[in-house]
Amino acid sequence: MTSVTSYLIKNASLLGGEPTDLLLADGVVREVARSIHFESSGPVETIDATGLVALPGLVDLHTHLREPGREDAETVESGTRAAAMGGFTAVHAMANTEPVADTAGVVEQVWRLGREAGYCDVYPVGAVTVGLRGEQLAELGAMADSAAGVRVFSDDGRCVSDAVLMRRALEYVKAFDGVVAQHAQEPRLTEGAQMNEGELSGRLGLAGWPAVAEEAIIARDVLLAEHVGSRLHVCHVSTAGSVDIVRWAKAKGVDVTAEVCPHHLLLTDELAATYDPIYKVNPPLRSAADVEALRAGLADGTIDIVATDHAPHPLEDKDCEWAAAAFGMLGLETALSIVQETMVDPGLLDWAGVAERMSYAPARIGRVTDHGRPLEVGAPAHVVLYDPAVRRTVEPAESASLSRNTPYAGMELPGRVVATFLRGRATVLDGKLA
Ligand SMILES: NC(=O)N[C@@H](CC(=O)O)C(=O)O
Repeated sequence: MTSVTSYLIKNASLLGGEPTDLLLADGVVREVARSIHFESSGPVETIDATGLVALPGLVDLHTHLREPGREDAETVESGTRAAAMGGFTAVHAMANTEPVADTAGVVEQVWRLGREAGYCDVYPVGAVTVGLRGEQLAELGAMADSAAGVRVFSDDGRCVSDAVLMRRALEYVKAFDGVVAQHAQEPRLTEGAQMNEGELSGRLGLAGWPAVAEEAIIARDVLLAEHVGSRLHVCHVSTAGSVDIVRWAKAKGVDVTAEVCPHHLLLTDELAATYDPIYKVNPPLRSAADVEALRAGLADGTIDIVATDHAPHPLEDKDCEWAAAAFGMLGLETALSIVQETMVDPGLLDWAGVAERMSYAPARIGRVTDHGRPLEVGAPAHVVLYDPAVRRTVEPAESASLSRNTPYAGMELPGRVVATFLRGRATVLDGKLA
């Protein structure tokens, strides 16, 4: 263990505001003031954070860590290293592992691996149905009662398309204040689908994935959630119509929350014209009009959070022809930069808004009480220091992930995570893993 027990952060711009000093000691935020003079008997490291934005540790509600089963793509350790490099202090690990995280045993294994790695707190997501097969409910109660304390349930990668099963899951999770996070994809409408359905998919000869395949499930599910009085979360919203449906449901008082992924805030379906499967993702990249609606929905709070859908894949699953390639792209290490580029720099969101959408709200939805707290005295010392003024070129080889499937390779993006603290311990320092 390192002997440094305390960090004195000088002149950080707290949530983008006035220069502030923060003292992190014994795992908590000990003091927050314009100027802190600290005399310590123990070791203290002073960090000059002039020009850096201080944010609460980011919380991802949607990460694929691939362990157990696909340790060639990612492990809990490598994925949480990537998370720390992206400013995250907590991630929710999706259930589509091998074996599927559909029992107390598997979720406890993932939770324990997260603790052992120590880069980031890992909250396992439990599968809704056994084996993600959509036939029978998994042991939701046993996963909730396990050491992992699961509160988020999802068959992500697959849609819970059976309306009766979805209704039962929504009813069941109420007992422990859980939430069903739906991967909204009508399976029959997307058989063989490869990219956003439109004029371009026709021209490229790639099977189309209509917006209605997402929107029909969201519309059905908000009605089901209202009917049974339960909490619904919608994963990776990608279309303008989905934003409209969530807005309508919220206005009606339905207890629904929604997420958008960084790549859907920046990239469009035009990239499919390259036939490079690096741009193949589920749900697919959509039109520029959809991107605009997603940004507006995130700005006005219709979409509650940004979630990465970090989906690592080994080279052989991506470096092939489009139709044979796996869906998914890396996201943890670039999320904050993409949000700066698409939301903060254009003036759609300030840093307090980023803290809400990437820390407070995801923690609330996942019922995580130890993360997503304002940087006030007594709060757990989960902190990110971010430099919004620099620009960097994304180099896949530099990723902490075991995989390389970033769609931003060679792109210049704003900002850089300089430091991440988990319970007052540096996981990243000077932009490098500590
Ligand atoms: N989002 C993705 O494109 N991929 C996800 C699962 C999924 O298909 O949603 C994955 O696990 O790779």
